[in-house]
Amino acid sequence: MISKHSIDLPQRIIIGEDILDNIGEQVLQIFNKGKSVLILTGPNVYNKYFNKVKESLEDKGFSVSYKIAGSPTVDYALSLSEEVSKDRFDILLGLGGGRSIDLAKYIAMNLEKNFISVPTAASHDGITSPFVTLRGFDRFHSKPAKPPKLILIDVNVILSAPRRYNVAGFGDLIGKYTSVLDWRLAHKLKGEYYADYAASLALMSARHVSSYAKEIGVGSKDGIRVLLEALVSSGVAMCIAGSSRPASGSEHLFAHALEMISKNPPLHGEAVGVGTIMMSYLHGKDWKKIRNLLKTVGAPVNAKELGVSEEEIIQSLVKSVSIRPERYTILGETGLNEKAAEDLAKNTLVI
Ligand SMILES: NC(=O)C1=CN([C@@H]2O[C@H](COP(=O)(O)OP(=O)(O)OC[C@H]3O[C@@H](n4cnc5c(N)ncnc54)[C@H](OP(=O)(O)O)[C@@H]3O)[C@@H](O)[C@H]2O)C=CC1
Ligand SMILES: O=C(CO)COP(=O)(O)O
Ligand SMILES: [Zn+2]
Repeated sequence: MISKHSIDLPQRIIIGEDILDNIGEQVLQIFNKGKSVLILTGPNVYNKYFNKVKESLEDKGFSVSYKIAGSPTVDYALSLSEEVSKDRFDILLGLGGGRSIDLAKYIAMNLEKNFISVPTAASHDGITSPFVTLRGFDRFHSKPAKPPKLILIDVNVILSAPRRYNVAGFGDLIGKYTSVLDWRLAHKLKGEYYADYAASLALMSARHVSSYAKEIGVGSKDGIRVLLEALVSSGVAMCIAGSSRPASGSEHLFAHALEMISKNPPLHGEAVGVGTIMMSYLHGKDWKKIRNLLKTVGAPVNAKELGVSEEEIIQSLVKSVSIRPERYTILGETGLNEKAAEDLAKNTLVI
């Protein structure tokens, strides 16, 4: 018998130019006039885009308020959720990078509000995903949430974002080469549920951006469109799988650990990219190919380029296995000791 499995997908995804100028019109096609919208955004994005979004929404009869998002920790998400629960609003709109989108997604789920995702950088695949990644005291939590009802992506906004953010999105996607290998391994060794379609979709997003690495690196319109479509598809793969398994394996465990350990953490996708080099090596795959792809787009490939110390890389590798113990990966049950971690980082030219 096939077990019951429900798949929640976004209702509408629009990728186009000048979406932000007409955001009120796009929202009106899905939601009634008169609704109130709470925008969750970061300080940089607020300065660049908030007024434009507010005016366009107000023009179409929506009322608008906003909050500036803090760090994506479990404690902060809970306290922000509690704080805004006293406000009157119908729709939560996450405007910005992965942090603002995740926090908006979390609160929308908690308070049973509608959620709209408006990314301003192609830096991560949480744009579409039905999960929120929150940092706990000594581990990470992937909390189930609802995927956004509406996703609005303005290609011109993404093109004008600092190049580093879009390059990080490439790193998040290249991670699917190892996350899918980890998932297959967990299926074979631990009998974990494995969905070939979702895995293939995630893998396809990595392959697709790999063949457009040069275009993504120079930030051409074609390259950025491919990158965005792949990020959306990877999020859909998570919707279909009902977990972040197709999109997050050992490379993500390393990235999450580095984010916790480092004094000056790199972007999520940058850390995932370097994690993918090292985990490909452990899987016996062509790690040099991953490294070359990252170099082609101009993404960091070593500790120096990530802006972290060699010791932080080693300690993050050692810590990786404890970040999410229930998720079996190439790191096995006990992970790497310091000597093995150092050898791995040296052998793959990360340190
Ligand atoms: N739920 C999921 O499935 C997933 C969640 N994630 C999560 O997403 C987060 C990482 O997202 P990421 O985007 O890398 O990091 P952030 O959200 O921290 O954004 C990085 C920086 O980019 C800035 N920024 C974004 N857009 C623009 C723009 N157009 N112009 C100028 N600056 C801009 C932000 O500004 P500002 O300070 O204004 O925000 C911020 O300073 C992590 O918390 C990660 O765990 C990642 C993948 C999947
Ligand atoms: O970052 C993600 C996928 O790219 C989400 O995965 P996590 O489950 O590791 O938070
Ligand atoms: Zn990721």
